[in-house]
Amino acid sequence: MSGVRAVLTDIEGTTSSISFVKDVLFPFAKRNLEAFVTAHAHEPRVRECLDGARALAGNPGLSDADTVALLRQWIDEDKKATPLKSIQGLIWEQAYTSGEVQGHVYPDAVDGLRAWHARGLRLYVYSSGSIPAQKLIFGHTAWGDLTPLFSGYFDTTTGPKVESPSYAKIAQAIGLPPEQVLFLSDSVAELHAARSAGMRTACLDRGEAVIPAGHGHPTFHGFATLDPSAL
Ligand SMILES: CSCCC(=O)C(=O)COP(=O)(O)O
Ligand SMILES: [Mg+2]
Repeated sequence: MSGVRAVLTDIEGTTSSISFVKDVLFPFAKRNLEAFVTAHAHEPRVRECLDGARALAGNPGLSDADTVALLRQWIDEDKKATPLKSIQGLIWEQAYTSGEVQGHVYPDAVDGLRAWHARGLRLYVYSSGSIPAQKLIFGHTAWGDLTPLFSGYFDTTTGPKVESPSYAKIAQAIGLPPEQVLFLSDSVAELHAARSAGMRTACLDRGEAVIPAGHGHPTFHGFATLDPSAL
C-alpha cells in the first residue's frame, strides 16, 4: 500500500473548537443576517444565496424577509445547506476583517499542520463551511495567516460530507489515489464515508462532542500524537 501524501481536514471539532463555531460564528451570522440582507440584497452573490434557500425550501415565492427568517431557523438547526453556508461566509467576512472575531485553531493543530507541510505533505480542507469561510478562519488566527499551508479547499458544492462519492471527487480533484489521502474529522458519519471511498481516516476526539464508541477509526485527542505517515 502506498503512503499518505495528502491530509484532508475537517474544521469544526477537528482543527477548531465546536464552541467557537456554535457560540461565536453562528450567533454573529444570526444577529447580522437581516441587516446584511437589507444592505446587500441587490448584489448577485447575495441574491444567489437567497434564491438558493427558497429553492431548497421548495418555495420560490418566499419574500426576502421570510427567507431571512428561514435562514435564521436553519442556523438554529445547524443545517448544512449550501445557500446558508454561503451567506454565513459573506457575513463573517465583516467579523474577521474588522477584528471583531479571530479564527480559532487549536495550537496543536497549528503545530501539526506546519510540521506536515514542512515535511512535504499536501494539506486540504473539507468543511461544510463555504470555501470563503474556510479561508477566513485560517486567514485570521492568533498565529497570523495560515492559508499558505493549504493546497486547496472543498465545501458542500463538491457534495455532502456524509456521502462517499464526495471523497472520490476530492481525490480525483487533487490528483491522488484515495488511499494516499488521510481524512481527519470528529464526525463518524464523515469518516465512514471517506473510508468507503478508499481514504485513510483518523478520528479527532477533543472531548467537546460525544463520539460513539466502536466506530473503528484510529482516534486521537489532538494533532500532537497524530503522524499521518504512520496511518
Ligand atoms: C469554516 S468555519 C464554519 C464551519 C461551519 O459553518 C460548519 O458548519 C462546520 O462544519 P465542519 O464541516 O467544519 O464540521
Ligand atoms: Mg466537524
